[in-house]
Amino acid sequence: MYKIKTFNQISSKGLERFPRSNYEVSSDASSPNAILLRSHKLHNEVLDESVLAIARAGAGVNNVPVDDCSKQGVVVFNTPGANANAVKELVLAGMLLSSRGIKAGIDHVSTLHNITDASELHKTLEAQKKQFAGSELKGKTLGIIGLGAIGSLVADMALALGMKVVGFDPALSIEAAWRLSSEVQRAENMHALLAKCDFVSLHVPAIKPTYHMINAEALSQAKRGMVLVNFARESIVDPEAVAKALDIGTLATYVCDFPEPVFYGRKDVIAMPHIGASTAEAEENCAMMAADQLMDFLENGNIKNSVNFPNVSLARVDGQRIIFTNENVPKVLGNVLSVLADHEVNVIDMVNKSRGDLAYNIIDVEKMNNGDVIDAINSIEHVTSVRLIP
Ligand SMILES: NC(=O)c1ccc[n+]([C@@H]2O[C@H](COP(=O)([O-])OP(=O)(O)OC[C@H]3O[C@@H](n4cnc5c(N)ncnc54)[C@H](O)[C@@H]3O)[C@@H](O)[C@H]2O)c1
Ligand SMILES: O=C(O)CC[C@@H](O)C(=O)O
Repeated sequence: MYKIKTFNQISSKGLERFPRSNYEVSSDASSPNAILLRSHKLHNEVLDESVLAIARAGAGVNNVPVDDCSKQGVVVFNTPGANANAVKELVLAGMLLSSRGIKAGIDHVSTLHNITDASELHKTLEAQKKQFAGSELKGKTLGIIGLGAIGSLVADMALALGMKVVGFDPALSIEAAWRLSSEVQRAENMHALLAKCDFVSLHVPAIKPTYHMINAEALSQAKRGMVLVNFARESIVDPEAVAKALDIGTLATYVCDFPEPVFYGRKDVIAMPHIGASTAEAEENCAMMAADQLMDFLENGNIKNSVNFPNVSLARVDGQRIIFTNENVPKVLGNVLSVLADHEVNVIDMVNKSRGDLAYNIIDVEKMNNGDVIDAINSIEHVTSVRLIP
């Protein structure tokens, strides 16, 4: 029986994927084999030694201590692209909210409830509506920082709306480059992008190099009156610098999914409560993808969409499967194979893959009677985790 500990509200469509004959899934599972979560922050918690994997039903893994997990051989998964469409649609809403008098107009209408005569109400509205006039997105330039799953969808959407699109992504993967429309102009650097865009939308992960990448210095390069849209993470912008840029008119509006106290009471900030991925579809997609990835990992040792270990997959054969993780240094695999030879264990098939400082291995062996093998592998220097799948 595998145990999955959940945090946050995980879509039932995902939880239903785990067959209850093999899985106990609950928010209070003790000694879990895996954790399934959304935004719950794990940094301040001691990770149970039983945990083999953590799946983030979503894109950002800044709530998971990935480096510590890597050291312990814990595989961290996310669900790339599974909520991208939900975010893309809210980016459009954010751009429309910032360019048209939608919110102020609706608020205004709600103040007119004392006017009970319909024709008087219509006359009043027509006389006052000029306050809520806006401008169109068509013909404007949108800068996109980060052209991965969400950024590329935002680019397609903006092009379809008749916007010009400029992109910046120094770490663009080949797969993401293939997805990207050829109509997206490439900015040489972020400053060049900021200087020419009417709207800038951020779609980068919260990692050290992106911390406060939108700061006072970056904003000093921005085209005057720019709208900044942040559905990525709070840490990517320096909120004080954004407030200052709004004060002096460098920014016209800041649209974000991450309210900050410094923005309270500002009409030029449109702040939402981290709802970029809060659609039934995105929550289902993420939960189902995360659950499937966890099951394939726990039952077969296969890895798909990990943020710290390589993708590894090996078809099952009769026999047993040894899984081990190690620091990516010479001789470890050789030492493991020597242990197997010493214990007269016959290898049927195997795969060894590395990613940066880490390596992941699947070795299929004929059924073993010797219970010491796993302990012997565990004691090899640089091996960080080992388990046997029957
Ligand atoms: N508001 C929400 O609810 C919500 C939902 C989903 C994702 N997100 C956030 O959006 C982020 C992006 O999601 P995604 O699915 O598009 O991820 P992704 O991994 O597909 O794309 C991220 C892109 O950012 C690029 N990048 C990394 N560092 C960069 C830098 N310094 N400058 C420019 N580009 C850089 C990468 O090369 C990659 O192409 C997530 O990490 C998450 O924090 C928020
Ligand atoms: O789970 C959520 O609601 C938010 C997810 C989002 O921030 C992500 O990084 O995918």
